Parts: sequence; C-alpha cells; structure tokens
Amino acid sequence: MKKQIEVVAAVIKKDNKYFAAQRKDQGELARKWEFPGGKVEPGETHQEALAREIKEELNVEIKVTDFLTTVVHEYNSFIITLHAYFAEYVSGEFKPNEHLDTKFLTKEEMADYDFAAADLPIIEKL
Ligand SMILES: Nc1nc2c([nH]c(=O)n2[C@H]2C[C@H](O)[C@@H](COP(=O)(O)OP(=O)(O)OP(=O)(O)O)O2)c(=O)[nH]1
Repeated sequence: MKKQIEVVAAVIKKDNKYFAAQRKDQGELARKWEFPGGKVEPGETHQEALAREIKEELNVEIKVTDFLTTVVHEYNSFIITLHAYFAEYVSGEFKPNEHLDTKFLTKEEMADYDFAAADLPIIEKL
C-alpha cells in the first residue's frame, strides 16, 4: 500500500499574480513548483496547518480566506490529498527558508513552470 498524506497549500494572490515556490532538489518532486504549505498534523485544522507552514517556510503571516479545491493524486511513491485555499498576505518579509526559488506568477505564466502534477487542477481553477 502506498503512503497517503494530507497536505494544505496556500494560493496567495497579489494583483493578478499568485505566489509559487520551487521545491528543493530531492525526492520524487525535486525542483517542481508548488503552492507553499505542507502536511496537516494531527489535531490541526487546515487553516492552522497553513498558517504554521507559511510562517515556517516563508516567514510571513497570512490570513486563510476561501477554500479553492481538493485534489487527490497518485504519485509513484505516495498518494496525496491536497487541499488548496486562497490566502492574503498580512505581515512580515518574505524570506524563503526551504525553497530553491519563489515567484509571483500569473496563471498564464504558470504554463512555463514545471508544477507538481497534483497542482495542475488547482491552476485550472484560478
Ligand atoms: N506544500 C505543497 N506540497 C505539495 C504541493 N503539491 C504536491 O504534490 N505537494 C507534495 C510535495 C510533498 O511530497 C508533500 C508536502 O509535504 P511537505 O512539503 O510538508 O513535506 P516533505 O515531504 O517535503 O517533507 P517531510 O516533512 O516529509 O520531510 O506534498 C503543493 O502545492 N504544496
């Protein structure tokens, strides 16, 4: 049986662009682009998990707003349930601690970036 994980991701919008981040060079999703977030821990709400992960990864505070979509995707080595939420920047200076690169991208620009497969249905909905 493949490992199953539950992950939350924040779609942080600024003007007509969305914040995207490139994963480190390790694992099945090495160097893929994604929306920042991470695994939900036991007892956490999605909103709590997102706020915690964004603070850890990017050093900023966000406010989670609307639910966007949930995607279930089977990778080679695990199955992910990925919940995407819109979020607004609240405070702090963006300082990526865990990613190779970060960018604000329009939906159209995202076509030129190699996003994690589970994220493609999220991009479709933007
Ligand atoms: N944060 C995030 N993860 C995503 C997205 N799309 C996608 O397939 N994933 C995958 C990548 C990871 O395998 C997993 C998120 O886990 P993570 O980033 O918290 O943890 P990880 O596996 O790098 O690290 P670890 O804590 O297990 O060592 O979900 C996305 O848009 N955002």
